[in-house]
Amino acid sequence: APSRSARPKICCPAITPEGTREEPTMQFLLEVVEILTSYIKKTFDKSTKVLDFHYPHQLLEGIEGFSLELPDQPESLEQILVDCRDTLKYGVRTGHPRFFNQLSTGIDIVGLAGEWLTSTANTNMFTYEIAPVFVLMEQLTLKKMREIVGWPNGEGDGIFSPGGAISNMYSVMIARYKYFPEIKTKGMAAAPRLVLFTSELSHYSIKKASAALGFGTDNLILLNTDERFNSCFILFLCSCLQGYVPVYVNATAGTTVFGAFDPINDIADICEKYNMWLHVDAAWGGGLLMSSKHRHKMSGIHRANSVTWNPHKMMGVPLQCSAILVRERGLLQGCNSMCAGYLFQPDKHYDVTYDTGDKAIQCGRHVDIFKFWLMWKAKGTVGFEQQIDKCLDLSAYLYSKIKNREGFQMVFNGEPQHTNVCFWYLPLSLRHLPDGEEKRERLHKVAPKIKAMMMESGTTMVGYQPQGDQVNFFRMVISNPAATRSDIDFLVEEIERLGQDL
Ligand SMILES: Cc1ncc(COP(=O)(O)O)c(C=O)c1O
Ligand SMILES: NCCCC(=O)O
Repeated sequence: APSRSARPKICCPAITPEGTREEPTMQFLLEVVEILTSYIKKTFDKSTKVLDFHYPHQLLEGIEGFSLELPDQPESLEQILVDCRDTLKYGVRTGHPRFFNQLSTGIDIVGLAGEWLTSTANTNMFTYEIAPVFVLMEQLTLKKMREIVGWPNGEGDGIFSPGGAISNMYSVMIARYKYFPEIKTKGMAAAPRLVLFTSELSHYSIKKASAALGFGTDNLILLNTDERFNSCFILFLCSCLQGYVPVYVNATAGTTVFGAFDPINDIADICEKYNMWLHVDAAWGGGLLMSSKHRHKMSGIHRANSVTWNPHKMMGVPLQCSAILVRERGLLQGCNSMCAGYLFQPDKHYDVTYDTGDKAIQCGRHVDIFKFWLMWKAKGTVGFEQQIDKCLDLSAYLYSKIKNREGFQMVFNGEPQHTNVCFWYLPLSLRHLPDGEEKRERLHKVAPKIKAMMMESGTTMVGYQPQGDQVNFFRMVISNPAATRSDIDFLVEEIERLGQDL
């Protein structure tokens, strides 16, 4: 028998059909659960850092033996457990109450359990026959979401997609199919020059869709926004676009940077008058539909032909979870169906309309519904409302705290429409400079420097960006129900601490 050292290390023993062949398998899983539960506890412990930042070359070289290289021989279970610990150690705690860097933050424990179960079930959404429960959960949840949008009895269609960008792309695809179905078989040459509209501050995925779907970004008209960054259709551009055919308008409900809401009713009036498809990108704002206090910001959304809504943002569902809701049934299927015989046999023994795969642009489709459905069961509709109202209250607290604070300057005036609070921080050295190019250039460098120090210290994280002619400013967004006023206070004081000597 080969010497012990020559024998391949026992990697994770497979689970055999008759059950667990090796006790170590279950012990291994229990140890992984211990690693994950320990991580969760630390994430909610504010004395824990948000991140332990290292540069790419450091991680690639391997830190304290943590190698990212792929071995030819199997590693031991013990090493696999070490790799699990290190992977979390050198990552970013996006569930930390002081992680404000993205729109998706937090760890919802029930949602997490739902994701664990989803991976354990490891099935596919394309047919009812291998995902009967999940397919029905998706159908009922989409109907509930359509009811909340305001479509009578939740009528319509929809699907969960791999993110808001894909949900937005779906909207452009089905709008095109609605008006020019022959494009599916004959291509864009079968249609006149089609024109799309969106606001200059809408998410870049609308532009991406116009490129990917063959419209060309030149045929996506970016509309100006008013002082509150709401896109307003001052003059209806279509009448002056000779020879073009306007087919689609995107209205954004909660823009990514400013959290602004477009005037949906005004836009719907124009779409109805000129027979154009109205899509509402509520990827970020959709969660506010759950709130009786805030849903008015999307007044008119029921007039949309399609809506993107990302539960993985304001509702705190683990990534990914995005829905495209469509008012007219049949368009998704008509636009995407290819009737693949090995999946969508018409002679199955059950109602094949429960097979969702052929209306998707995907084939294999991850089960994104269960974690959301489970969270809804755990919270109730009222629980989501309370969670979202709490985040909006926190952003109002932040706005009131800094709007007149020495060294802070708001990017736009007035209460934030969403949880986005955008501001500049001016170190002492800049506060008395006259407005002009020098001040702009120096201010533009402040946020990146503070952010870098934040990441080096690991104490908190918040995003920054320029926008139009506005130099780099911080964008604070709140979507983590674990965040509190003390975390908001910490962030403000940390920015002052790190930036005071710049
Ligand atoms: C308004 C808006 N639409 C679409 C998206 C894209 O969503 P996802 O990241 O899920 O693709 C975002 C992401 O921030 C967004 O803010
Ligand atoms: N659409 C990706 C998420 C953007 C953000 O978190 O800022």
